[in-house]
Parts: sequence; structure tokens; C-alpha cells
Amino acid sequence: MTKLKILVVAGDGIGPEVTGEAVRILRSVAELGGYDFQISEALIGGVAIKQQGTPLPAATLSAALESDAVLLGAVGGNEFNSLTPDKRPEAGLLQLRQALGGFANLRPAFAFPALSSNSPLRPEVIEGADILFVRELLGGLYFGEPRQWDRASNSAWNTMRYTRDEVVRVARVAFELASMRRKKLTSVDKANVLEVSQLWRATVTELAPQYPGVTLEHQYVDACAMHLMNTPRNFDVVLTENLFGDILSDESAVITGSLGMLPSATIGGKVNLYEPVHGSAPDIAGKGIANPLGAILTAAMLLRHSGNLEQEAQAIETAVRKVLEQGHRTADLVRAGETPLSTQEMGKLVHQSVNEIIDRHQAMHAV
Ligand SMILES: NC(=O)C1=CN([C@@H]2O[C@H](COP(=O)(O)OP(=O)(O)OC[C@H]3O[C@@H](n4cnc5c(N)ncnc54)[C@H](O)[C@@H]3O)[C@@H](O)[C@H]2O)C=CC1
Ligand SMILES: CC(C)CC(=O)C(=O)O
Ligand SMILES: [Mg+2]
Repeated sequence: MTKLKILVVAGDGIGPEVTGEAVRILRSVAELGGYDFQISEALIGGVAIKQQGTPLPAATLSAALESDAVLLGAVGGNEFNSLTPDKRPEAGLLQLRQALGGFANLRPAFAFPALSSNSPLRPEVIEGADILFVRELLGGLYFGEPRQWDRASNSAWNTMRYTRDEVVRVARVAFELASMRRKKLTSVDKANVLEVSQLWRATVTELAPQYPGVTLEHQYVDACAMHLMNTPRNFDVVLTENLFGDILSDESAVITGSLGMLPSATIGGKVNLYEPVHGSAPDIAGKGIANPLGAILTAAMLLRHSGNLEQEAQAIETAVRKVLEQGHRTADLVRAGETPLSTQEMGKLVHQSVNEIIDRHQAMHAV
């Protein structure tokens, strides 16, 4: 029997709202499949600062390290904006990522046919677009030392630093995933001006002969940002460093129709970390209107990568597609004149649909 110890760190803003819907579905998958999912919760981010004075309490960190998978909502909030980065809710997430050790953040972004009119891009541009970002998650500017805001000299600096080994390990993940997909890898950098990008490009190029079935191309990040919007179908797997991947994956929400649609999984470390791509969305938090589909699709990635439950992962993905095809939309996806569903209403519809798909599958196999 599949056993999974899942730690849920819902965090701030819409984090608890959207993870609530993902967890409801995970519990249901466990019940229908007879799996043993032990799901517990812990504090992270702004809520942890308020209750315990730190964005990543020791109890959260140890519970995370003892889990098979961590499901995160989002962290951050406007009330923390005046704090220095090391004290902010986001620091808790960066510390957690570092401790869990996952360095390859997989961020799929693809066009849902039912949402083609939600994208400002023309339907013929996005139709069939299916991109997998492999974003390096433990290096670059977010972690590089030195970092400082020196008020005396009115200057500030961060450091983008990578070692060859750090590039090799994430590039291997990207090459391998590309070889299982459409066999094209686009490595994104800024090698025309940054030494760190020259190391990145040289390292990726050096690995390429080990993956003869994969076509490798390089793009500068500025041009890539434009190509993603003009010709998204030309991309298969996109490999990039931490900051560039953060930006390009949010940009690619335009292909899908909403940032609220995008899931992610971080693999390669001691414990995999699963989080939707979006943040805590303070502008809509507490209203019950956030789109839970990114978080729900994140739960599907958790079942696939940590539970080896491919069938259940696909059941969730199919349910999301179906509910969208039936015309159901949260506020971020409605068009003029349409009535939006609440977060919970959308979650319940997907939940129902997942149950029906799994029930049907079980009935077929019982015959
Ligand atoms: N993984 C994480 O915990 C992340 C945290 N953040 C933090 O979140 C806070 C807010 O950052 P923003 O730049 O506003 O980014 P954001 O991703 O929270 O929101 C950007 C825009 O997208 C909308 N949006 C995001 N998720 C949505 C959803 N599920 N349904 C409907 N609409 C959605 C928001 O309403 C907002 O208009 C900041 O403190 C930031 O540092 C940002 C990104 C990732
Ligand atoms: C630490 C996070 C706030 C950075 C981010 O935006 C992300 O990982 O998507
Ligand atoms: Mg981001």
C-alpha cells in the first residue's frame, strides 16, 4: 500500500484558501485508493512570524525533513514589506527550499483549449503550446553571497553565483526530461554580459553530446521573454537559472490564461517540495475568490513524483480540463457577463470530477 507523509505549509494570503482545496482532493484520492496518506500542517511565512517570531520555525523544518513531500501554499504579505529580505516571510520559503535540497523546479505551462480566449495571445499562437520550465532553485541571486544594502554608502549588492556542479545537476534533469518529451532543450542565459551565464552556457554545451537525441539551443533571456509570447509552440523544455526562471515562468501564465493555473514540483533533494507558481496575492486574499487550480494541479504533481501514482495524477489533470470545458471559471478566468465561482465551489467541482474518474476506473478494473 502506498504510504505518504505529507506536510502542508499553507502560509499566507490565498495560500490556505487554495491548498485547502488541494488537500481535500488528496484525502479523497487516499480514501478511494486505500492509500495511507498522513497529512499534517505546520506554520511558515508571515503567519509563522506573527505566532513564533520567525518565518521558518524549527518545528516546521524538522517536520518537513521527516516528510515524504511538502505542499506549500504561498508566503508574503504587504505588512512585511518594510522588513529586510532576511526577516521577511519569503526568507522562510528560501530556507525551506535550501534545507529540503531540491534544485530542479519543474514548472509546466501549457495552453488549455477551454481557456484559449482567456489569453491575450491569439488562439493560433498558443494552441498546443506545452512548455516545461526547469528552473534551478538553490543558486543564483536569491542565495549568492555577498548580499547587502549598505546604507552608509547608499549602495546595495547581490551576487549571482553558480558552480559547474550546480549547473550540471540541473542540466541533466532538463536533458533527461527533454529526451522523454519532444526532445528539444532551450537553455536560457545572459552570456553576452554575465560571466556566470558563460559558465552556464559552456557547461550545458559540454553535456549535450551525452544526450544525442536532444536538440540543444541557447537563447538570451531578454529575447527568450519575447519568443515565449510570439512563438510559445517552439519551446519544449526550458532550462534556466533561478531568477530568470522565476520571471519567465510567471510570464508564461499568459499562455495558460492566469497565474492561478500554474503548478510546480521541486525535485532532486531529500524531500520534494510542491507549490503553485503564484504568490500570496494580497489583493484578493480572504475573499474566497482565488483560483485553486494551480494548487490542485500541484497536488497532481505530488502524486506523480512522490507517490508514483500516475493514474491518480492524471485523474486530477483530466478533472481540471473537464471542469474548464464545462465552462466553470473563477474570477481570474471569467469573461464579461459570466458569473465566477468561488475558490471552494471550483475545488468541489474538481473534487467531484476526480472521484467520478477514479470510481469509473475502479469499476472497469473490477469487471
Ligand atoms: N511561492 C511563494 O510563496 C511566492 C510568494 N510571493 C509573494 O506573494 C506576495 C504577493 O506578490 P505578487 O507580486 O502580488 O504576486 P502574486 O503571484 O501573489 O500575484 C500576482 C497577481 O496574480 C493574481 N493571482 C495570483 N494567484 C492567483 C490565483 N490563484 N487566483 C487568482 N489570481 C491570482 C494576484 O491576485 C495578483 O493580481 C509577495 O509578498 C511575494 O513576495 C510571490 C511569488 C511566489
Ligand atoms: C521566494 C519566492 C517569493 C520567489 C518566487 O517568486 C518564486 O519562487 O516563484
Ligand atoms: Mg515567482
